[in-house]
Amino acid sequence: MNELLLSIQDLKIINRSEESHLLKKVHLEIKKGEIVGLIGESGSGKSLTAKAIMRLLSQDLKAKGQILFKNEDISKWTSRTHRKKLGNEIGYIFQDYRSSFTPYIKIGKQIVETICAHQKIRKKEAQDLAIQSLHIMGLDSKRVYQSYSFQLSGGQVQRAAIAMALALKPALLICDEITTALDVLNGEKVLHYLDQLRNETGCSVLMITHDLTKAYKWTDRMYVMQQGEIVEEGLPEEIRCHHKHPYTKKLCSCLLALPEDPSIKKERLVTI
Ligand SMILES: Nc1ncnc2c1ncn2[C@@H]1O[C@H](COP(=O)(O)OP(=O)(O)OP(=O)(O)O)[C@@H](O)[C@H]1O
Repeated sequence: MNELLLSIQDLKIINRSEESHLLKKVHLEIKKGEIVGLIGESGSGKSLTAKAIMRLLSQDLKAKGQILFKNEDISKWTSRTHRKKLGNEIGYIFQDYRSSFTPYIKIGKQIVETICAHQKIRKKEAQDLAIQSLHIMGLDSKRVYQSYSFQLSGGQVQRAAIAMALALKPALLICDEITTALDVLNGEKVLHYLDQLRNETGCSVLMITHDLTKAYKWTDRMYVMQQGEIVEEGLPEEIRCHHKHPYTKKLCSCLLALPEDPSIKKERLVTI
C-alpha cells in the first residue's frame, strides 16, 4: 500500500476572466490501494480538484502546479493518451450522475459502447460484463440494461453510472458524492462494494463527500478542504478526535452521531 499512484503538488486554479483563485494551494497524495476521502463544505473546491485530475476543467479555468499519475505528468499527455487514460485508468463517477448517460440511448448499449471503446473485448463479453456490473450494484440488471435513463429512478441511474465506471476496473476511481441519490441501505452497499473492489483489484479511490460519517467509516485517510485549500490531513481517527484546524473542529462538531461512539446511545437515552 506504499506505492504512490497520484500526487498533486501546489495545484492552483485560476478563473481567467475574473483572475480569481478558485484553488489556492492543493497538495494531495493517493497511494495504490488506498481509499482517500476529500471532505469540505459546498464550494470549497473538491470537484474542481477532481476535474483537474481528469483534465476536464472548462476553458475559462487555468490550472498551475503538478499532477503526477503513476509518475507521469498528466499535463504532458497527448489528447490521444488522455482519451485512453480516462475511463480505463482513471474512472470518474460524476456528482451529476444523470449526465453520465445520453437520454435517448439505452443504458445497456451505452455501457457496452464504453467498455468496447476502452478494452479489446468482444461485444458479447462486453454485454455480459455490463449485465454483471449492473447486477453487482443490486439492480434488476436485465431491466436496467434495456431502459433509458429517464425510465429509472435517480438512485437507479446513479448505480448504473457506478456500474459503468467499475466495469472498466480503473486504477483510480474518483467518486464525487456518489451516494447522495441513494437511500441509506443502497449507499452502504455501494461503498461496501467499492471497498471489496479495492481489496480484489488493488485500485485506489478518491471519495469526495459531504458525509463525514461515511468518510470516517470507509476511508483510509482524509483531506479536509476549505475555500480552495487543504487545511488538514490525517487518518479518520486523527481527523475525528485529534484535529488541529478550527474548520475541521467546526465540521466535526456538526455531527450528531458517529458509529461506535458509546457516549451517543447514553446521551440519547437520557434525552428520551
Ligand atoms: N467553470 C467554472 N467557472 C468559474 N467558477 C467555477 C467553475 N467551476 C467551479 N467554480 C467555482 O469554484 C468553486 C469550487 O467549486 P467546486 O465545484 O469545486 O466545489 P465543491 O467543493 O465540489 O462543492 P459541492 O460540494 O457543492 O459540489 C465554487 O465557488 C464554484 O462556483
